[in-house]
Amino acid sequence: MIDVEWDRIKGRLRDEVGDAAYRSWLRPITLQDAQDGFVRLGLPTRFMRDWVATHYGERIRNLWGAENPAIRTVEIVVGNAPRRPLSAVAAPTFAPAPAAVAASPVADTVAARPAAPCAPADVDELGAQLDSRYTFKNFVVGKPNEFAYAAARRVAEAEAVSFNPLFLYGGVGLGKTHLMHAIAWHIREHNPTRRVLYLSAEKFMYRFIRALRSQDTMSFKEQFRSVDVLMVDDVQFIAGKDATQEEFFHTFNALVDQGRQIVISADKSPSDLEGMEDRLRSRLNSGLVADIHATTYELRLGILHSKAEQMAAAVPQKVMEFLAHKIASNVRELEGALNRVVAHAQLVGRAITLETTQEVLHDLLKASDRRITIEEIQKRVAEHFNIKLAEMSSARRSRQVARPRQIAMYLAKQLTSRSLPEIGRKFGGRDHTTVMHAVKKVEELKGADQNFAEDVELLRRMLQS
Ligand SMILES: Nc1ncnc2c1ncn2[C@@H]1O[C@H](COP(=O)(O)OP(=O)(O)OP(=O)(O)O)[C@@H](O)[C@H]1O
Repeated sequence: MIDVEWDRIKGRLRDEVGDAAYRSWLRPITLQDAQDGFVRLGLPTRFMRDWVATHYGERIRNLWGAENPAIRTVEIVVGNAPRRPLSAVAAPTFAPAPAAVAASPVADTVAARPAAPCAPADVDELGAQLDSRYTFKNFVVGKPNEFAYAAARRVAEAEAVSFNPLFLYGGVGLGKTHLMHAIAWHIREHNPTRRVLYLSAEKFMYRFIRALRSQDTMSFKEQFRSVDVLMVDDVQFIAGKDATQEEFFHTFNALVDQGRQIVISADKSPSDLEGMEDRLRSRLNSGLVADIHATTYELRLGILHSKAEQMAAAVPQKVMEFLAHKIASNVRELEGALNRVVAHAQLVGRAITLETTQEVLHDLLKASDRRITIEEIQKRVAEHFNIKLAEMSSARRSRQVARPRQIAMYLAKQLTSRSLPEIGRKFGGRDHTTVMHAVKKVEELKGADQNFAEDVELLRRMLQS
């Protein structure tokens, strides 16, 4: 009975979030326990547990409540233990589940879109080809890009022009082009009669120069002014190019006057674009300006999951966590690193491991020769286990804090040249025998528990590189 309910809930979730997001985050959930109005769901890693709890927790709870009002509590834990036989969940002994809460404002990940929704022939000769992978579904949303994503979606979905222009900006490789293509795909798919023109500012300039050379600026103007949606990528390219800016300015005005939508991207905000005429800068500022911030660890991990899924590659969670920690510069590099690791594994016919990842990416990950400090180790371990840094020196002995503390002591012994008494002093003035005991304990556990060993190894590699 409870299994059937769970299957139905999974079906609903799949419909709601789409196939790819479902496969990435929700399919791995196991139903671990269900009794007395209580359901426990498990996920294989802490990261996945946190992600699912944050992004889908409320929805899952509501669906359980709707499916079986006896279920009052839904717990999401780390672990894959198979469910033990259940006692049937008693019917309405309990109060109904809490009322629906607004869904978390988050983002669905991913989806390997089987094929481009529009044939290349659809792409206007004037513009650039759209990449069929750059769709909203394949765009992973997190804090740093949720505003830009929401603005892009609004422009794509709106029947009437809502803000003009939409100006997207952010650092290199953070997804500006992806979002622009996604807008174009969406409009072409849902509103095929609207003429969408996407091109880079460089191409705009090139077309303009060609028109000047062939003394055919009239048809150039006509072509550009007849579109419904004009999207110009990397507008910083025309900085300092006065004639192109002038033409762009007039095109811009003509389109805005006719109520056509304009979307622009750049690496800086309009106010910070150097070499732009003031009047153009002011136009660029006059709509909605949305920036894409540098990625966070969680977003990078989400993106890695999505990309691995699209490549149908079996990339261990630990490798993804490692990459997400180490390659923080931009998404393009992160994607490149993942591609290299996957390609290498396929070529040599070996599974992907942390070791091979480090080998393959040694140039990217170039181990810095700085010295690792005990403070760094404590901080990284505390973060990893989600405990307060102060617990590293506290007197508390509960397993939840004692084990991470022991791991930190072990790593301090392995990765620094500090003596046992010195290490002990840094951990709340503990005796050197406590440190010895910790080192021994961690070695024992590493030998007995593969997961534990991998966790410690991951921490060591993160600290070292
Ligand atoms: N949030 C995201 N989800 C999925 N893929 C992403 C995301 N952000 C960036 N990417 C991917 O990273 C790569 C680089 O993104 P994109 O080309 O859109 O960056 P950009 O901001 O336009 O860079 P540039 O400043 O160099 O023009 C692309 O393959 C894109 O699909």
